[in-house]
Amino acid sequence: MAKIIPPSELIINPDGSVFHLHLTPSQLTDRIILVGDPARVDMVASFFDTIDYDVQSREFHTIGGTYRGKPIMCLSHGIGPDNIDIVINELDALANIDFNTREVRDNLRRLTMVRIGTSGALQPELKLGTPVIAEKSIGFDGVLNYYAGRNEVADLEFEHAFCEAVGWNPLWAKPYVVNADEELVNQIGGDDMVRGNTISAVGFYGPQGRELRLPLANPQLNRLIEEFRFNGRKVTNYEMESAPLQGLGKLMGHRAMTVCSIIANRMNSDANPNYKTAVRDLIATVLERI
Ligand SMILES: O=P(O)(O)O[C@H]1O[C@H](CO)[C@@H](O)[C@H]1O
Ligand SMILES: O=c1cc[nH]c(=O)[nH]1
Repeated sequence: MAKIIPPSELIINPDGSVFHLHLTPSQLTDRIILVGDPARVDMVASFFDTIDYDVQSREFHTIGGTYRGKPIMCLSHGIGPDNIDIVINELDALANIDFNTREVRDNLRRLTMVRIGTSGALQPELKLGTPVIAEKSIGFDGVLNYYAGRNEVADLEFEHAFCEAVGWNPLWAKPYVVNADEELVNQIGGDDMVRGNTISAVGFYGPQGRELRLPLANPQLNRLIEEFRFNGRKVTNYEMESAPLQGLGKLMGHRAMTVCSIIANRMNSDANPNYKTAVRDLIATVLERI
């Protein structure tokens, strides 16, 4: 007998929309731009030819419409990997669960999701404003560790080498390493973007090695991360969502990737608070290619 997903596990609002995102299945498009900042959704939608809907619920702001005649939507996930668990599960539910019968559909829909974010560089040569693709994403958040199949989508050798090299603290969640969708990276990535390896941190300050008033558990961590090399790869940057996006995307069969504009360089102690022009240029480029 087909599994029926109970109301406690998939909460559907009285208007037929999914619990947090407040979107209905008919509002979902196959191509999705994800951004952290709810106001960035308006910036993305300013490039659309037409706008069909504009929905706001908590930090989740979505505008759906068309770009160059094809359906597209842009959704904000807010800050943090825990929000990505909500966003990807609810987008997948809109795509692949029948909201009337509460059964998983026989024919699964494959979504294309590109996150356009901001990020802090961990290598001195990465200039402010550079777009960096997370070819591999290293999740410090632990979200993927709660799902069966985690090891099948993870780069276990990279994980092991990384934990050894930086002396991983057992009090922190075990890192997982997941590739972006390779075909999507080739479609979106050009010579104007750096192909990097991005950490999804579980916070902005201590978890990214920022010391304001509170001393850090391991003040050497960022230097060890900067020096780490594995099969010719180095860790390039910090942000907070790419790993659960790429990990859950892979487990569910969707295409997902992240590209971030560098707004701070942690190695040079440099930052650009006026980063929005660079982000706008990156949005225009991604929309051309998605
Ligand atoms: O600019 P966004 O997309 O929010 O991305 C980055 O900025 C936020 C922290 O300032 C985190 O969400 C991080 O991932
Ligand atoms: O340093 C940074 C900049 C933007 N977003 C982050 O998560 N870290």
